[in-house]
Amino acid sequence: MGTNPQTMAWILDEYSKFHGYSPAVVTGKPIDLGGSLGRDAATGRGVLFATEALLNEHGKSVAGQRFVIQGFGNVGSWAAQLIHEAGGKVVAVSDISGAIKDKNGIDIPALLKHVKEHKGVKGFGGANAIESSSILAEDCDILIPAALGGVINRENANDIKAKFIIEAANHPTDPEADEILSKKGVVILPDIFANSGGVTVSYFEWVQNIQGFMWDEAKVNAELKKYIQQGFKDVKEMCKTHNCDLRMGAFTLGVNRVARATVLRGWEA
Ligand SMILES: NC(=O)C1=CN([C@@H]2O[C@H](COP(=O)(O)OP(=O)(O)OC[C@H]3O[C@@H](n4cnc5c(N)ncnc54)[C@H](OP(=O)(O)O)[C@@H]3O)[C@@H](O)[C@H]2O)C=CC1
Ligand SMILES: O=C(O)CCC(=O)C(=O)O
Repeated sequence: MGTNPQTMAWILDEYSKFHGYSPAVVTGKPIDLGGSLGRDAATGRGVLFATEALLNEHGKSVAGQRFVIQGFGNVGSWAAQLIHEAGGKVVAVSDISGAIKDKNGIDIPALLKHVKEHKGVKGFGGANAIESSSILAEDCDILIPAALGGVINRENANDIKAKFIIEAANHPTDPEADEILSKKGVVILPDIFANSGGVTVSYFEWVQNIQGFMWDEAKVNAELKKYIQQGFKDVKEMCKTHNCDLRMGAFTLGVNRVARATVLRGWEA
């Protein structure tokens, strides 16, 4: 959060001063310095693919669902754009400047233009201003926290109206809120899976750097889709085996993989 490809270029430059030109040492770089096509949109695109996988499981699709998104930076703005293109209705968004709402669906391309010009969602003419503090409790089908950690807690968990929460930010829901929401029947797609599109395409960037070969954007996006769809199936399988929720399923899957590799190498388990 609060960084961009320029920041990563400086990290690459500093490291390379001491160790020679080493593009694979950091990811999220500008394309001209060995960045990957599609990395900019990857976390938001992964959020879309992960949301599609979850909704399919519930006999629904993104089209026609009402979304609320907290945060309109790299992740939130790409998620909003791709959800809008997929036919989803983004009914409220917020950033540090304020929060806006239109129950008929915000015109996201127009909002992106406004944000570019005004550095924030505040003052956008195509929607009504609302209190930033009310964003998580806005009426919607799907809530996407895409800003800070710890925003969903015991103070506000009971006010949440969404049926699904897609954790695009890192650790937006604290454990007490998790319990409250679970009792309310809210389905949470955990950060470790929901925002993994970013680190997945960072992995693709590293692969391209060590191969010395650049993929086209269609290949990046197709590989990302494959990983997210397979990841969702694997998490669901874990949930079935252990009769647990998606967060526990995702963690169990990850820990099991590391444990298996550790044992295979002959280390103490
Ligand atoms: N970028 C990535 O690839 C990945 C990001 N993440 C996580 O996603 C989240 C967002 O990251 P990213 O989009 O990259 O960060 P950015 O810095 O690009 O965007 C953050 C956004 O959150 C907004 N924001 C900050 N504070 C608040 C607040 N109190 N209420 C509402 N909005 C707020 C910012 O507003 P403003 O612009 O006005 O300051 C901005 O719109 C973080 O939790 C990050 O760890 C997870 C995986 C990958
Ligand atoms: O690109 C990466 O390696 C990780 C990005 C990420 O997870 C984050 O920004 O929180």
